[in-house]
Amino acid sequence: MEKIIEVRGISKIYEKRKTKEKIHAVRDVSFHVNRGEVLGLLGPNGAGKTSTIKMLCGLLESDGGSISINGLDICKKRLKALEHISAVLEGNRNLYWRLTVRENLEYFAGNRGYSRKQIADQADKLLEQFNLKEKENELVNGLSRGMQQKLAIAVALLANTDVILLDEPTLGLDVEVSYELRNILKTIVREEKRTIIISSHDMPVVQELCDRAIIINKGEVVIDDRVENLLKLFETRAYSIKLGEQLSPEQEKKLLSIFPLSAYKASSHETIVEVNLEHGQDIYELFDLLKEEGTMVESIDRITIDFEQVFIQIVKGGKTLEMAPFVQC
Ligand SMILES: Nc1ncnc2c1ncn2[C@@H]1O[C@H](COP(=O)(O)OP(=O)(O)OP(=O)(O)O)[C@@H](O)[C@H]1O
Repeated sequence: MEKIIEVRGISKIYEKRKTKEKIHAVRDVSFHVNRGEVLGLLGPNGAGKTSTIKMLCGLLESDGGSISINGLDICKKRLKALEHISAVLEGNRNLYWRLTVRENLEYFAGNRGYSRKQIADQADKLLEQFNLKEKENELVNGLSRGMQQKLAIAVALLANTDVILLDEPTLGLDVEVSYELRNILKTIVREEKRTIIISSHDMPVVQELCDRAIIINKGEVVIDDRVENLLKLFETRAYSIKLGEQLSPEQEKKLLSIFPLSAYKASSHETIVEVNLEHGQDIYELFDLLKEEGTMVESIDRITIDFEQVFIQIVKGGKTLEMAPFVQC
């Protein structure tokens, strides 16, 4: 696989102005991005994501290490290297606010040296793709935050660079627009095979769009793996079982002693037992236990985990998924 970005041992140290205290925001971070890959860059607040992203797109100089884009060292061949990356940074949308949506698209397409026909075609395609057709003649400064964000991403795509960097693309957008943008990006990823780096706190975005995730914590890379592998790593053998009646106190005691990580939710209308089977344990052991007293099982579901839970566990430094405590409500 061709490595389009190679980051080797970059660091960033800030110095507080008054106290001269040094803040090691990024420590010896290395990773690569393959051509055509969608990479998620994640981490809790203050982890060092923004500093890393700013170094990647040349807005910040690293204190040591190197970054190359398409084989070009960002320090030695700065302008040439940066030609291969376009970025939509959080809170900084590179748009002309007094031009309309279409005029912005046409202006940036024109910058690429397209013919008049190609410019119009490109603008039409992106207006369609980003669901902006109805707004094409509106000025950017009158658009909602979500519309501006969609246009900013459309403009970044127009640049046709090897790499697109999207910093928190859904931050501050309402649920509906965020969902729409996620679907638009999903189509682009599927159809155009672009290399995209997404920094995000929005875990459905990561789970649905990214091939690989790098999690940074306290300035260091703590995990770098395919999203599917991370989900598998934390896959549980957990089941949610709906019962026809409440458990007797003896069953409850027995259940807890055999399956220590169970949750038991009993209310007037339903009784649900959640168990996390340990190595070698079998779901049939549980059925036997219930059968002893003739307890009816109404349904059984495997509990699936999402990327949000994976992220929280990794940042907390855990290796297995924590289950809810045994509660009776
Ligand atoms: N210009 C600066 N001067 C001093 N410290 C800074 C500066 N910029 C960032 N920091 C500090 O460096 C650390 C990493 O910050 P950074 O913004 O890279 O993290 P982040 O992962 O992007 O966080 P968030 O998700 O909150 O944006 C933090 O402790 C932050 O306070």
